[in-house]
Amino acid sequence: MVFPAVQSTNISRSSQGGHSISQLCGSSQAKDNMNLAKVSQVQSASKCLHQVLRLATLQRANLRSLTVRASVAAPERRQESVSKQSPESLTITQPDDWHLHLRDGPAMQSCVQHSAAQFGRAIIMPNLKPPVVSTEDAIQYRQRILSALPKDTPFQPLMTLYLTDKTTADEIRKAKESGIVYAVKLYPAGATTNSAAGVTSLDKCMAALEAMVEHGLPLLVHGEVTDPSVDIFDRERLFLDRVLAPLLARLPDLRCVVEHATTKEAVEFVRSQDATRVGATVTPQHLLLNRNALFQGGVRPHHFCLPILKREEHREALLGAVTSGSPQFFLGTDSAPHERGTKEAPCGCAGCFSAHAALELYATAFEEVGALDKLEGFASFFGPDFYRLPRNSKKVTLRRQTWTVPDEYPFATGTVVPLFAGRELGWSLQQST
Ligand SMILES: NC(=O)N[C@@H](CC(=O)O)C(=O)O
Repeated sequence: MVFPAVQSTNISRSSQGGHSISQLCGSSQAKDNMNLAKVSQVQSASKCLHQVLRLATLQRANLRSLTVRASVAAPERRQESVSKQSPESLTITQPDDWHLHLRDGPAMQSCVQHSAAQFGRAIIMPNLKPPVVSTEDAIQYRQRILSALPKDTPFQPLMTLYLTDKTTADEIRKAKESGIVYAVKLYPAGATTNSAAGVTSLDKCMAALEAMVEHGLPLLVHGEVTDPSVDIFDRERLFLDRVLAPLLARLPDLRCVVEHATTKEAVEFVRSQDATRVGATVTPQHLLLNRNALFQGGVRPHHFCLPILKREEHREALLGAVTSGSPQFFLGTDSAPHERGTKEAPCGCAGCFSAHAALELYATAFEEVGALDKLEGFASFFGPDFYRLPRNSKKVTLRRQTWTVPDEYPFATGTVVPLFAGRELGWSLQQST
């Protein structure tokens, strides 16, 4: 299996503006009408959404997708029903972030505290320049992360190795024995930010992959083909068929995470696999935004990430998956900060920074479909269960409190523009004292 390089994407300067989620996710009139018809059928049958939700507990599988569609098609009604049934605060077991880019040096020093304030642990992505290819690199990087935090901060970085054509079985053994490396990341060469040193052919990695099976280290997959002739919106779907399915068939005991799943095909693919073997992380941006958000009134470079935002039907499938209670879907922000000027540029970098408000953003998405009760499993239980680690014991509380996301945060010698910059969020994470 070979991964040819992807062409670069041009991104122009644009300003951030305030738009509601429903504006950014607008669906077609025909679809709205169809969905409104469904809503009215539901309402006449059960009189109010409260009754629908009670019914949904009995017939959850069938009614879940209907509830999601209703919420997208009728935002006003959604607001009304959500506020009736939503709590003022939500206390859950402390979550972890199973997909995080922390960068290095001054950039890392300016962003790591955002994640440490939200999460107990995080899987740290290895796509530095140069990448984290050896156990020794991972040990040193982990030390730099811990040194950037105030002493006794309980945040635990869980390190990963960057798979290359040259990764040896012996390096995998060392990684496992180190006790600080929890997974190995596959970047097809050229697929995304700092992936130039990634894998050009899985055939070259078989010894390392077999060693991962032997030592029980999962493979974390950036699942996009890199063939520049493939439409950017199809790259994840084709990767699953052409690369991941054959790999899983070739190595039946390899465990793997489809990172930042973005499509209904990815949801179906993950669901079709053994739940203890294949999981998926889902980002806040893919739950809250569809591809219209890339072009809302002009090009929006701060909504550009890879895999790219998809159509509304895919966002709905992701919302359905994360609120289904399935242990295969767990929290991974893919928070990927880039200095403002490198995104607002003729060829802007891919990556959304979400660590500043990760839980608040996820709570917003779950509340949109009346599924706040499903947040704790997704955010705090299913990730550690998949990685066979203990769940956290500490609790955190989200309060219903409106705040405005700052336009930017300090980042290295410049600034980073956070997801939802300048917009209001209705939930606020209480800092523990
Ligand atoms: N998600 C992104 O768009 N960018 C990530 C890399 C990645 O995970 O693809 C980054 O490191 O900037």
